[in-house]
Amino acid sequence: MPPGDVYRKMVVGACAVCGCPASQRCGKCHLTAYCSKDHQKQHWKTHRTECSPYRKLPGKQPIIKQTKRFPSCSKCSCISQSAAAQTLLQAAANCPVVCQSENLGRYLEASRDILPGEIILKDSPLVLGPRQVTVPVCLGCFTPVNGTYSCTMCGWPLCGPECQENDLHKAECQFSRNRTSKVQVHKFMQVNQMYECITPLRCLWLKQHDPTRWVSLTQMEAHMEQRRTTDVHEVNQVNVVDFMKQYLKITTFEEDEIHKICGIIDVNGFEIPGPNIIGLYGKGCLVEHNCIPNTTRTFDAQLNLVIRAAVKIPKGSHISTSYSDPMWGTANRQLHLTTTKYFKCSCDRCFDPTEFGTHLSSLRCVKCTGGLMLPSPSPLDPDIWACNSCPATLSVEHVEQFLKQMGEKLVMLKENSLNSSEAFLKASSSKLSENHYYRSDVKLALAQMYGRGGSQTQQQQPNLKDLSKDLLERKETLCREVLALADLFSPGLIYNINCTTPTNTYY
Ligand SMILES: C[S@@+](CC[C@H](N)C(=O)[O-])C[C@H]1O[C@@H](n2cnc3c(N)ncnc32)[C@H](O)[C@@H]1O
Repeated sequence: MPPGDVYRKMVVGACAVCGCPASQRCGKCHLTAYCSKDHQKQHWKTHRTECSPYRKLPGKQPIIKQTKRFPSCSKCSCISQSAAAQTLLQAAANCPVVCQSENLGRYLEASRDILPGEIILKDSPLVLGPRQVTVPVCLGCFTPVNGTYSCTMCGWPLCGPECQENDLHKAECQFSRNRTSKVQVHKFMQVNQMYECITPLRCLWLKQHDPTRWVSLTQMEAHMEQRRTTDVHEVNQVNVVDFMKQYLKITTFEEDEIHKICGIIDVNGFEIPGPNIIGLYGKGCLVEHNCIPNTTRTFDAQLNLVIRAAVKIPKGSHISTSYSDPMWGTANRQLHLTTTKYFKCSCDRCFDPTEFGTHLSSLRCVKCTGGLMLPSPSPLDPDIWACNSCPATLSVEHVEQFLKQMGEKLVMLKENSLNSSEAFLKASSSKLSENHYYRSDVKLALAQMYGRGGSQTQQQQPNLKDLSKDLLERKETLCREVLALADLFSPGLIYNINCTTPTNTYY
């Protein structure tokens, strides 16, 4: 939780009757919101059925028949259809409270103690679209395409007639019909800038066709002012705004409106691993960032976002996820957050030069044995790097240059090369701390390579069952070292929920 933050709690929610901003809650469940007493009275007939389970919490749990159908939680719809009734009750009772502060904007707070593994929210996507930077993909199912089939209505490549009928493709299909000729895509199997307009178009589509979702979307943070002077704004101007106007002949939207949508996508979009999709989630977007998150997120087969408690979350704590890679060092995480999400993280980890004693970013001292060089006075704005056991110092520029060179060496490592990866670890051991993020990256790669089989530099590598005792022990050591860091920085388990096989879940 960021220090010095002044919590200005307010009820942020829509009235369950009219959808207007609500400032009162049901006195029994404290979850359903209302704009007035009249609307609360009016809603009681419906609400009494869903209110009673909460009323009995946290005291004795009501006995729930498995066959009873529970309405979904009116606050976050966090009910899993396949879970048993008891789980439904728990999920509904986990509803986080939406709060607001000057520093964080809107964020979620635990309304009661939440146990590891409990569902905090399950959210269906407002918009799904391809990532901004992508090779041409089917606009129905997101698999890469090669141009053998194009939509008969608009010309965008698809994988076949079935995907042409997919509702996901409707937005760009209709918007592209302003052209006198069909869209023509020529560049396949490489990044194609034409696709940068697709997800923004799918968002803008809601303005004309789904006002409720549009309101939800436009309430999201876009950081318009900070973006205005950035390179990304210039790129969006050319590849999205001008492309829509000049190529697709769309003149319905103001330039600023399109830029705002681009900002909303960048700041709030969840990258769904696997099919390379960006998803926007009305409730999921409210989860704030922390470099040691207390939740895990998964996407089910329908690409609903599922946020679960990774650790015990005490009542009143902020609910957090990581917008960055928790295995990166502080400087890299900060750079990523300031340039893509437009805020400086001030979590406990970011303030600690040792990153909780792991020394994930520390360098070996250039003067003494055993000393480690750390950013000083603070990792958030260092003036210098100083040794923790002798007076040696290094300038910030020197450290940046050195890390750049080490990063270049890392990139040059031959893919799948056990020998060159081990050689990097050996050579860097006198320069980087044992757990340095560069070394941890290589250790993770090595842990995966040992026992994977296949050929490397024309030599067949053993499978796990054929690994020698020495190499098996090496693999175990590497795994343990990486897992110790992962346990600290990305705690908890990844849950595979509501899915029969791991293959239909995207992490
Ligand atoms: C995905 S949005 C989260 C919801 C947003 N607070 C809102 O009101 O819509 C991400 C934005 O929230 C704010 N934010 C999230 N986590 C933060 C943190 N740890 N410190 C400061 N700001 C944060 C930043 O403005 C960030 O760009």
